[in-house]
Amino acid sequence: MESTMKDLRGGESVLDMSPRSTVGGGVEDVYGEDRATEEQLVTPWVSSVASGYNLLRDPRYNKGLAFSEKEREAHYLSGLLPPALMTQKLQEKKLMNSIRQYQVPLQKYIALMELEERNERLFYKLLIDNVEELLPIVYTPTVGEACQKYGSIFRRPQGLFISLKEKGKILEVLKNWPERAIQVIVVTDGERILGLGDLGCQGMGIPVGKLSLYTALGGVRPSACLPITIDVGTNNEKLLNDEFYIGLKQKRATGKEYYDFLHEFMTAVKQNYGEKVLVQFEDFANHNAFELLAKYGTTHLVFNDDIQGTASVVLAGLVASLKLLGGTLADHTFLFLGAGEAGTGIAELIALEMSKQTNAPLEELRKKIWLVDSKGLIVSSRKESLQHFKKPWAHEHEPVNNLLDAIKAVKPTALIGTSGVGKQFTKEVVEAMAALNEKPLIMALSNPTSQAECTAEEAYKWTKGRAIFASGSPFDPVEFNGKLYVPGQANNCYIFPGFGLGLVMSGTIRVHDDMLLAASEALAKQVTDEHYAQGMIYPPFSNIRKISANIAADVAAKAYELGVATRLPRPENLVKFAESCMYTPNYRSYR
Ligand SMILES: NC(=O)C1=CN([C@@H]2O[C@H](COP(=O)(O)OP(=O)(O)OC[C@H]3O[C@@H](n4cnc5c(N)ncnc54)[C@H](OP(=O)(O)O)[C@@H]3O)[C@@H](O)[C@H]2O)C=CC1
Ligand SMILES: CC(=O)C(=O)O
Ligand SMILES: [Mg+2]
Repeated sequence: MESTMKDLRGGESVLDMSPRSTVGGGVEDVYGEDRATEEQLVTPWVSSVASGYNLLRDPRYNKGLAFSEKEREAHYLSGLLPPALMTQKLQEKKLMNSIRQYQVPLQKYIALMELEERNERLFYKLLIDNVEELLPIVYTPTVGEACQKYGSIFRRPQGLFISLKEKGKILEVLKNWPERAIQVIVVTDGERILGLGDLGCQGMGIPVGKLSLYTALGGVRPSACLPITIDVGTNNEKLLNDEFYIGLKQKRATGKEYYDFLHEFMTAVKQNYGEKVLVQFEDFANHNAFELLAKYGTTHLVFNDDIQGTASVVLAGLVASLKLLGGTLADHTFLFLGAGEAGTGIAELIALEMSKQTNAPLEELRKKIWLVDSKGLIVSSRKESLQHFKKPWAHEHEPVNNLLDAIKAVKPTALIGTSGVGKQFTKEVVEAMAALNEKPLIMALSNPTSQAECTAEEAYKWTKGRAIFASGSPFDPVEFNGKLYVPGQANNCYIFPGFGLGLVMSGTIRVHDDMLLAASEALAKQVTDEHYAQGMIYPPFSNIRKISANIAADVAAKAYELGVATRLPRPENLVKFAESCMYTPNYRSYR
């Protein structure tokens, strides 16, 4: 009976290893339906075997023309499909041909979302086999445009929308979701969607996109992933005045009302899914992000991708770049444009890693790192008025009010853009870096492409090919003076899928900074001499599942070492174990 339940839910159960409360027959009583008294309300969920027309309409099981003759016969599909038979490989070829015909990236995005709604395994097969081509569609930059236009491209709702209307009833809302064995939730409140600002409820494209990468890049099965958008209103006037806006038409709730609502959500999540569900905070504004992470970091398995995932991926790129630059991390000086979640998150992890390497105090090492915000260089005279997460970076220095002067004052070896504002690394700025450094390290991390601080071409051209460059959104390779330069994509999507897999496969209950360092190191190790020869400081995405398995293994190893992994005994070979846990989208045969 238990195996039938698993089959019906469509998942490989390898990751599903937590002890469960079961009643007669071993069927889970996750929602307490069997324990409920007559007065208690339960959700009347049913499981049934799909066949015939319904089978073709069920994205989890639909295979389209890949249903065999035998399956067509056995499952009442005769006549519902044209006679041709196609392999999954041929279906993939056909779909890639048709996607490539669209000129507009948003059309490709819509085509892929429609495929996901129609045939989930084929969607993931396409994504995994064509990751470098399709990542810019399901993820940055196109996902940003999709969020901006979400109202007009919205067909069928994806994920869970939890709005203030559901206050007091969030647990019930969670129970409306058809899957119970959830392992990863990505949640946003839509206030800082990439560098595009407050997109309210339309931010749903981000959790949906991130979770499709959890599956494609990290192998967490789709049924275990839950995208959630918390709708507490929006301060985006354009959306508030748009008759087609899909969210709550009110200003954002703040203060106690906001935090009480988020607390109800976090409590309901733990109550419904237990201790080991990973909650990834995504694209919250910084005035809430740091506080939520600090508040729930001690009681829940939470991870802030913008603060922690970004820090881990950038640290990996910096460690790898030392092979090209020489020296140790502590020999370098870092300057950030942007002192928010990404900027201060990265800065803190660099300082932590330097401190581990040198045994010097963190406070001393922070002095190697400088940040510029919208008011200029962060210096001690500004300390009183700074948000708490900027205060550790207020070093002794006279005020400097623009980036170019900050470069001249600080003389950085690495310049990192995390401002969310495009084109801030002007020709003068990049040339100033090139004047100071033989090989200036330049990272333009802001997303989507429109918000990148500079393009790859500008970085190579303005440094006469001397820059080591990486960006948050992808740029094509650039030919300069007859040489081909391959820019890296410093994006947290290198980290979070493998990081999350490592946590869930080991049953880890809390995230620790040492796990971020382990993930960083695992990623940096994947850069080979061949990559360095092309100026790359990240490995290519074509290898991402192997990279994710290695990250997962090292994160899990750290969790076991720290005593926060509950899946016992510890598997001996964690890389092999990670690989065995990963979802693969090949079709299954139906009896
Ligand atoms: N590549 C990747 O993997 C990731 C990229 N990002 C990208 O990084 C960007 C920032 O994200 P996040 O840190 O969360 O955002 P935040 O809002 O937390 O921080 C933005 C920071 O930039 C500063 N800033 C804004 N405008 C300027 C300006 N004109 N000059 C100097 N500083 C400025 C802000 O200053 P002030 O505090 O004074 O307002 C603030 O310190 C986004 O575009 C996001 O897409 C984020 C996460 C991951
Ligand atoms: C990549 C990412 O998480 C961001 O830009 O917000
Ligand atoms: Mg983000």
